[in-house]
Amino acid sequence: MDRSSVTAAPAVGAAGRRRQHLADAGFVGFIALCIVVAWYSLHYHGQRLEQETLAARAQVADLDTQHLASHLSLTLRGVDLTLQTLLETGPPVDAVYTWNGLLREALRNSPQLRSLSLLDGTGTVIASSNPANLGQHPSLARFLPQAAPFAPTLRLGPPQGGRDLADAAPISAEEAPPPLYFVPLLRGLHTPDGDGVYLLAALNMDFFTNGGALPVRGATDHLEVINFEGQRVLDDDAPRTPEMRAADLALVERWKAGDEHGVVHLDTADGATYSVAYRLPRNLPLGVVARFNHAEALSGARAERARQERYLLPAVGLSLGGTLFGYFLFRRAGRRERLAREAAESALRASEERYRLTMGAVRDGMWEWHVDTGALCWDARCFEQLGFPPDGFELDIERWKARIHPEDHARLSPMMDEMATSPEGFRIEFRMPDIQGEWHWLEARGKVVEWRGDAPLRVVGTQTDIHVRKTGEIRLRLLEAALNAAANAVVITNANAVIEWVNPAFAALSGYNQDDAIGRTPRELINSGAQSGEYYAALWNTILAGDVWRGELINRRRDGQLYHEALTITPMRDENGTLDHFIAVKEDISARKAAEAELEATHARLQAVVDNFPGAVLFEDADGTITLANQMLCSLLGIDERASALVGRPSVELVADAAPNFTDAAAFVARIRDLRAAARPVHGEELETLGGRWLERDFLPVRSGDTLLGFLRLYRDVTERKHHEQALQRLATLDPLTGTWNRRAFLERAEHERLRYLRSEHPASLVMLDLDHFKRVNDTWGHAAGDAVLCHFVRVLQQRLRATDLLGRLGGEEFALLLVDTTPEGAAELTERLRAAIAEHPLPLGDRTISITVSAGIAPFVQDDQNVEAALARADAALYRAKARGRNQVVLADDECGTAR
Ligand SMILES: Nc1nc2c(ncn2[C@@H]2O[C@H](COP(=O)(O)OP(=O)(O)OP(=O)(O)O)[C@@H](O)[C@H]2O)c(=O)[nH]1
Repeated sequence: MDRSSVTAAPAVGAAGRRRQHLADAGFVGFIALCIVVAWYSLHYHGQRLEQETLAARAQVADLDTQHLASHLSLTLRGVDLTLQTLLETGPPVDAVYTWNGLLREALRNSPQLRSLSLLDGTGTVIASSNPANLGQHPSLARFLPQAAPFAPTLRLGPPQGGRDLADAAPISAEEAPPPLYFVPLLRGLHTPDGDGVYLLAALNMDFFTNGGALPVRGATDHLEVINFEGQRVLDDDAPRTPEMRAADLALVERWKAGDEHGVVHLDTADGATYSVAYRLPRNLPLGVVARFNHAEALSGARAERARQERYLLPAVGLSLGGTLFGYFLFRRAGRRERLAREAAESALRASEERYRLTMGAVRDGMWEWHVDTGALCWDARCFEQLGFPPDGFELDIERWKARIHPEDHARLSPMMDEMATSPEGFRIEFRMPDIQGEWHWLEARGKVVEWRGDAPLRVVGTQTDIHVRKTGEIRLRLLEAALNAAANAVVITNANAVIEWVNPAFAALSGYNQDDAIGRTPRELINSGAQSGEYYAALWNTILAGDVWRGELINRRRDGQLYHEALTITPMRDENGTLDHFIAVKEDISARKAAEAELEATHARLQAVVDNFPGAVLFEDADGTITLANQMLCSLLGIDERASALVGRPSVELVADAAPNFTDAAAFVARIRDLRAAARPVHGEELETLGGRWLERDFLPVRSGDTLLGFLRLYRDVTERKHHEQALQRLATLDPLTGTWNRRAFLERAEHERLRYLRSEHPASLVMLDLDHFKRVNDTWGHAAGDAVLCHFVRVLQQRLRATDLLGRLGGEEFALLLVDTTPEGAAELTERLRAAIAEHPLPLGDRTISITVSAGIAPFVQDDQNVEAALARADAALYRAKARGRNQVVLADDECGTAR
């Protein structure tokens, strides 16, 4: 645990207080915000109320204008109808008395009119409902709409002060109508006898103000009627300021532009604001304007708003203030409790820190498990043991279980039982994947520190990294199992050679089991004395120097039997480098030693056989190394070495050394190479040495099953047999007197040449030679001289023949000559030279000479001959001719008919 974590507790307390102050400030801010929101919502609500009040009032004003406009329209239409009816149905113009009565009668039905007057074409009142109007000449100017005189259209004149036409006085557009005023209405009619007449009605505006046509208005709420000049023709004592006059004129402009109704605002110089609703019908010469003062219209709403602000805001403030007060009371109580808890926690943390410091020293992690919620908390060390950073993965009790190796799950249930029952807590070893996904051994120790009834509520504990120990234990168990199962004996001794451990194989080898062996030395148990003291001294020198010793020993079993062992002793050092143990591995090699001895004996026996073999013996293994040879081999192959020196050398060296002693050294080397490659047995091959000796060789591959072990070569000296065979050969084929081929050998070779002739068609000729009168030689000089003549004859011939020519003695003094590759003419020429040579070379015999001649018959080979005897018969026929012609001459047989030439 590092130092920073020791000072963490005060830091945590200060942080908590900071958080508390922040919470306080947040709460006060919230209360303030509530007040602001309350005030703002009140304000907003008031504003909305005013807006809605104004909107409602504007709507009412608009309805008022609509109502009054409609009323005006109906009224004027009624007046127009009255005037039209009077004009169109009234009596003639000059019936003024009738008119006066008629007009009075009509007036009675028209309460909205003051008077009805009939005007003549000059505009003078000639009849009227009011006699006072008679003779009056009212102004007909400024009547709207403008129209031609006597136009049958209702036209509206400017308001006139006074009660009727008799006291009418014009009113300027800027001034307000006097208390008594009227508005003249005029309708004309063209008369057939004159220009026309007018009916003029004085519209009583009081009818509208006093007759209920105008709705009841407030003090600042006005309704007025204007004409097309912007002059008020009806008002309800509304104030008349220049701004209002201008506003009326502006409305006339809207009227002219076709804007029939709407609402506009008007700000006056005294700071008042008005909403002006207007209705300006196109088909009416009068427009209606309703105007109300905002301040007056809003007086009720503002009074309500002031009342709300007066009562509601303080109420809200009071309740929020109470809440704030309550909060701080609660806070104060909570703070006391928190301080007490912090003190307790601080003490606990200090205790835990001490524990953590202790745990940190042993690199253990700490954990805490809330059994009721399943929450499981590891500290950073727990994660670090698996290679993870702090909080390296999400953890609760279920995730913890899910991470555990399946084979370790079996230990979880007992752990839970142990946890609940054992006051000492519990302990569990388990595997969990580290950050690389490799299983890592951990040990958890825990104890319940908080209970709910009998049920554990909170468990805390430590986590220890036991991976190295655990894997070491496992490895040790494996190694021990391996050593126990090993075929070789293993002995572990301390530095003083006292046995500490042996495996079962040692018991099998020596007869001493572990109980017998431990505590004793190998020397006490198995020393046979077969090795010298120097041998053991060298062994000890090696291993005490820290080196591995390997060697073989003869030791003694428990039952007294000797055995051979191959021993390897490995010195072991502790962490300080001090030799503390020796590990001896022993292999029983008794069987191998016995086999080696047997092999050696077998080899000795084999070598004895080979040495006494009446021929040469050479064995080379499959890779060409000589493994066996006898002295006869060296003498037959002409090698000046001891046979034992050849063993282990490559056989190719021996072949190279021996090859120059044979007639064909290259063939000798090549043949050995071919025989090795073919790896087949070959018997009785004959070899001739330069010394004239003959050897016979057997070449034998040696196999074991399908495996080639090597090659055995046997050489025998067959010189005598060879010479004997050659002598027999000569006897069988040569004439013993002259050394030429005898008849059988000659005919065989002649037949061979004939067949070659048939294949190649190279010319060849057969010549028959017979000495002339040889009987006389015998008779004269004796048989021995006859033999000498025969030999002399052969010598003379052989001196003149080619090596390829074949000379044979067919019998007596009869010889045959085969001339290969020779045309008949060439044969005749050569035979003639031979004949002459015989004749010219008599045989010297003492001081005399014996002259001889020879006759010859030549027969060239022809395709038709069935055999060589056929050719021989033709040559014999030609010889007969030569004899017949007087001897000492040559006759060539005719190809066609066999006749001689
Ligand atoms: N010395 C000796 N004489 C032999 C040998 N073989 C045969 N003769 C003799 O050769 C003689 C051959 O005589 P003939 O066959 O009558 O012929 P020729 O006397 O040579 O007379 P032509 O052949 O007719 O010229 C015989 O007297 C044989 O005895 C031999 O090996 N040695």
